[in-house]
Amino acid sequence: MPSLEEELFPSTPGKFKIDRAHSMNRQFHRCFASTSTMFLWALFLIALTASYLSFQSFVDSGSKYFTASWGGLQWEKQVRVSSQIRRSGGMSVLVTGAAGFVGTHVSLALKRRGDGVVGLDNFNNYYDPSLKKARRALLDSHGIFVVEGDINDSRMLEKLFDIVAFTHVMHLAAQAGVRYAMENPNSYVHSNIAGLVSLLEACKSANPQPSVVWASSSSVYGLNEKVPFSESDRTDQPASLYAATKKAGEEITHTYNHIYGLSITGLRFFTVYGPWGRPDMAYFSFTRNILQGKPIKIYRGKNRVDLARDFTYIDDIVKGCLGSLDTSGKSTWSGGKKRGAAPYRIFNLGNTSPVTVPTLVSILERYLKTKAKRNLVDMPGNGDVPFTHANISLARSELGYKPTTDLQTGLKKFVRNLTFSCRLLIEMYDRSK
Ligand SMILES: O=C(O)[C@H]1O[C@H](OP(=O)(O)OP(=O)(O)OC[C@H]2O[C@@H](n3ccc(=O)[nH]c3=O)[C@H](O)[C@@H]2O)[C@H](O)[C@@H](O)[C@H]1O
Repeated sequence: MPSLEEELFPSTPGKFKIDRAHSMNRQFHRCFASTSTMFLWALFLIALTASYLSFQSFVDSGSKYFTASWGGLQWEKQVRVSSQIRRSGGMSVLVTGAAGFVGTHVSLALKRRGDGVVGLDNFNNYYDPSLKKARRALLDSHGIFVVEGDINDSRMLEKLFDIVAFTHVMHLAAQAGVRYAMENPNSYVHSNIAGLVSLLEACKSANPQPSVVWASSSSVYGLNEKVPFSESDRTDQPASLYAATKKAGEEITHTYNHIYGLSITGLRFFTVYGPWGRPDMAYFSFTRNILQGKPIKIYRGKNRVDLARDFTYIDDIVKGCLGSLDTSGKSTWSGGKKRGAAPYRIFNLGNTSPVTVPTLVSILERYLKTKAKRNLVDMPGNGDVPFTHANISLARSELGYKPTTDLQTGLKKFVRNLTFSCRLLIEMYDRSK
């Protein structure tokens, strides 16, 4: 007798015999088979419905997934207090990525001049979260509350906008790093695309709508050879997924500006460095290795040409960010309608004087009083570009942006700061590895 499985799924049509003796049997089997089939289908449908319902409830409770560390009266009070404006004509700013390198500096600068600041950060582990927690402690000591949450958590964002009528959003939360995109591409889509859309949705629905200033990147110039890079240059040849997500961000923000009248300013940062910086960046990881007597890899371009970057000091970037917030203009949506065009701007924030990577290493050697163990290797095909160089005339005329710190001075400040806080942070970073 064929098994039920064989009856239901005969391997060949020839397996069915047409003799009468088996015909009743077969009818029974058919009937049983069809009942079984129905039963199996019913089971399948029940399972499908159950999975759909549980998926729906997962989606609905999407924010519950993130809720562990937000909500409650005490939390709301901290948000309110932190957002209070203490100067006339001041602004109330939601800073995403506040425990990040640029986010920390911008938050401090805003608070210092009397603006209200609420930070938001998901404290992910792209690099040692203890560095982010140390930055949060610094912000906390200046009266800045940092909400622990993800920009993809739309309920949390909605709640924040319910509590505070933010005038501005400084959006710095992102998955940074050019080369890491080959290791973890989805993290770029999660933060730089999905997270950006989630944030813009919250901004567009907020009443009043805030003005948005956000971090794009010099990497959008990709493989361009014309220097210096100007905002009007083509940006359709990204060399990394990181760059592609930042470029996508520029297009996405444009649609929110066009449809909903959100005031948008995108800032193309050029290799920002300085105290409290990111340990994954070359100047920081080189410093760590030099101090530990470990070799450093210095990438070289085609024909052994040195790579060069328009390294930009953090204090200059902060001035550019504040200048952008101050000049951002208003969003125009009210009463369910866009009331006229809102500003849509893009600026380069660079230093206008590229320096080669070997020169960066020489400067570090001088300040660290230690020779680096240089290991020159060909640039791996991992998304890097050979050089960057910003034309900043637009930012100069529109924002009053005028970088004043050259790489020598900036690295001196970075190294000096090491003796205070970063040495400790480097140790923490090493311990976590
Ligand atoms: O402007 C940006 O939009 C980006 O700036 C930054 O990217 P990059 O300019 O690539 O900075 P960074 O990693 O410090 O490498 C500097 C140089 O050292 C070379 N480099 C790097 C590592 C190494 O081991 N060896 C080496 O030679 C390397 O080839 C490069 O030539 C931000 O990280 C990024 O998030 C984004 O904001």
